[in-house]
Amino acid sequence: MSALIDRPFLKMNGIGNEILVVDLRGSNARVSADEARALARRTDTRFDQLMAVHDPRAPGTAAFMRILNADGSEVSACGNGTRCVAWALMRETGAREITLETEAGLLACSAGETPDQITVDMGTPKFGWADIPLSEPFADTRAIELQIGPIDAPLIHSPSVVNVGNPHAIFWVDDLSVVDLRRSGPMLENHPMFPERANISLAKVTSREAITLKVWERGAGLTLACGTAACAAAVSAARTRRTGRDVVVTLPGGPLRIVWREDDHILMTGPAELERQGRLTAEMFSAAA
Ligand SMILES: N[C@@H](CCC[C@H](N)C(=O)O)C(=O)O
Repeated sequence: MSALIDRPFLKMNGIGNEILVVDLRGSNARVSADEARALARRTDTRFDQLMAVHDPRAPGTAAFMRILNADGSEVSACGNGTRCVAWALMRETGAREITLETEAGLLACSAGETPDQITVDMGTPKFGWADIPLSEPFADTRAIELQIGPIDAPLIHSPSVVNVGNPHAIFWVDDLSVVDLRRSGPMLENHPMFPERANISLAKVTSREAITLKVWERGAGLTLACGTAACAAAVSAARTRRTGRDVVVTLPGGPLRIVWREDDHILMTGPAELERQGRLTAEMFSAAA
């Protein structure tokens, strides 16, 4: 029987990125890949990412979080999910600033001017090929050569690559519909250049302060929004002189403001929305292996 039964959950979203927050504080329960996949398949608990909230480990933090994609894979960063957890814990305690911990480190979160707006310090980007990681060395990751199939090759090429807690490849395009990510996303996500797979974005720069973005997420597929992809696109656009360091990134689900500060930290600001809450039941795991 699953140790998750009767644990409270919040069904939330961050500009349409579907997030399931499962509260495991006060217990030793851990979400397994099978349990995550079972919850992701159901309409009432469907998610792109599951944020498992555990008791704090580091002093001064509000909680430790594990992050699972809909395919059950565990990852170390999720921008939209972090805003959702921060929103939920701030609502609980009334705090306007909290620090969350993941395997990748500490994330400072602060409440914005309106109750639903949260800013997260997403840390610093890594541009070295081994840190992304890529399977071959590149001296310059602002644009890498990537062998892709004959249908896509004339349309997209030379992505910028970066790790913002997770690996991202950004293809710069004039038209976001030039490639159908539902068709090409799986091939690009699993390209041999990316030994840990990658999140794949099509990005269109519309001004020095604005980018529009479509994302095929590693482990989740096409989603309405991806916070780390917005950070990855913003730092890559600034690094390649396409924009300044303070931009609005508009995804199909809505906009996020991304500021890449001079001290190298990336600040992401956007909303978190609660859809419903409940408790996990035995029936929800009946499909788990
Ligand atoms: N939607 C997330 C990113 C979640 C993780 C990603 N799919 C990965 O596997 O790296 C976000 O808002 O950042």
